[in-house]
Amino acid sequence: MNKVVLVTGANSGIGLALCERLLSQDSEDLQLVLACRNMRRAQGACAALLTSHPKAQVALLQLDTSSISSVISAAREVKLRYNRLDYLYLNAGIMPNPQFDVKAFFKGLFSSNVVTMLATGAGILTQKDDVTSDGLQEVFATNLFGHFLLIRELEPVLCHTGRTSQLIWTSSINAHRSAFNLEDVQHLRGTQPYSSSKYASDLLSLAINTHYNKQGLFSSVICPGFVMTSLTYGILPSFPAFLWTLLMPLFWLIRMFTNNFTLTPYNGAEALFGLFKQNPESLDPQVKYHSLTSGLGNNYTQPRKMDVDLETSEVFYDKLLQLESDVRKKLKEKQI
Ligand SMILES: NC(=O)C1=CN([C@@H]2O[C@H](COP(=O)(O)OP(=O)(O)OC[C@H]3O[C@@H](n4cnc5c(N)ncnc54)[C@H](OP(=O)(O)O)[C@@H]3O)[C@@H](O)[C@H]2O)C=CC1
Ligand SMILES: CC(C)CCC[C@@H](C)[C@H]1CC[C@H]2C3=C(CC[C@]12C)[C@@]1(C)CCC(=O)[C@@H](C)[C@@H]1CC3
Repeated sequence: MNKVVLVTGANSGIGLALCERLLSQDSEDLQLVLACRNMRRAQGACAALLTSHPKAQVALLQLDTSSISSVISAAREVKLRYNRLDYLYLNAGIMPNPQFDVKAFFKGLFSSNVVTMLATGAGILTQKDDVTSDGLQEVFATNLFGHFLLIRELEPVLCHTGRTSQLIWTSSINAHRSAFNLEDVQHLRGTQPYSSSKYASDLLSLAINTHYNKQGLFSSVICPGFVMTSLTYGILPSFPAFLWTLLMPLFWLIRMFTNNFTLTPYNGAEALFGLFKQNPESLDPQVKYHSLTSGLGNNYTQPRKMDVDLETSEVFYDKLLQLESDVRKKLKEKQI
């Protein structure tokens, strides 16, 4: 049986680079599913992958992780098409309306925190969130809750006795405990919904391991490092793409001090690709796997302990289950 691998947000950036790397390693024994919200972009990505790997089995799946109904119909489609799902990459993500604090950035450049600031983006970025048509905060819904619901819906194909399946979250080094509040898990009140959603994925991954390992389902989180993609270009919208390219020599220089500057989607996908080859039972649930690139341009993956604890992850998990039951109830009422 061919292994089935589903990647959310697979039409660009790190998700697409991961697909390319997976097919380069093994283009014939995999069934790759590109789960994307925009079918035109998904078809473009699929065509590009098939050009370099003509024998590959690549399928498309319409999925908008910010929409409850889209997640439910996408999961239904997966269960109809496949009787197993070996790898689920939870990669789709947004950082909408970013506000870059230029003053804090230049202040930080001349402080002892400069390396941390450049590696994590801490203290220089905030975002303005929106509300989805389901009434959820958009960043929370897209980056976290839609993925949570997808996992719950896909339980029948993810959980099997005698076989393991892996969930791999694209989290971030920008995930900070200080941005997350158990009393406000959707981050209605703060200005760092992105950081909060990524911290939430770290907590959720831990809780999933607690609840699902016995059923053969394992979860891990990775950080791709700082990668030049449409997400990062969006941080300085008035800064044309070619100026980012002109900054590359500066970024290569910074890489000498912080290996988090992976910069290309290929490098950023290192940890995602590395986990594909690992036995999930050997992975530490409290660790984040970081894609790193050395000053000489060599890629490697480094495990680093996360700032998470079991108690908080359990409380958060219960809150997600409650929210899941609320949204399902609302959906039923809408359908009647
Ligand atoms: N770039 C970086 O430096 C870092 C990125 N990350 C994370 O990596 C992941 C990939 O981002 P990256 O490759 O950089 O950025 P891209 O913008 O290139 O990729 C994001 C992908 O997510 C998709 N997506 C966004 N919203 C939704 C949605 N509602 N439903 C389905 N798909 C959606 C996008 O689709 P579409 O084309 O339709 O917009 C796109 O395919 C994200 O989770 C991001 O947070 C983490 C740390 C650093
Ligand atoms: C124009 C200036 C000369 C250079 C500006 C650089 C900043 C825009 C970047 C420096 C560190 C970057 C960074 C991120 C975004 C862009 C920077 C702030 C992230 C926050 C992107 C998303 C993530 O998840 C983090 C891991 C990134 C950390 C570094």
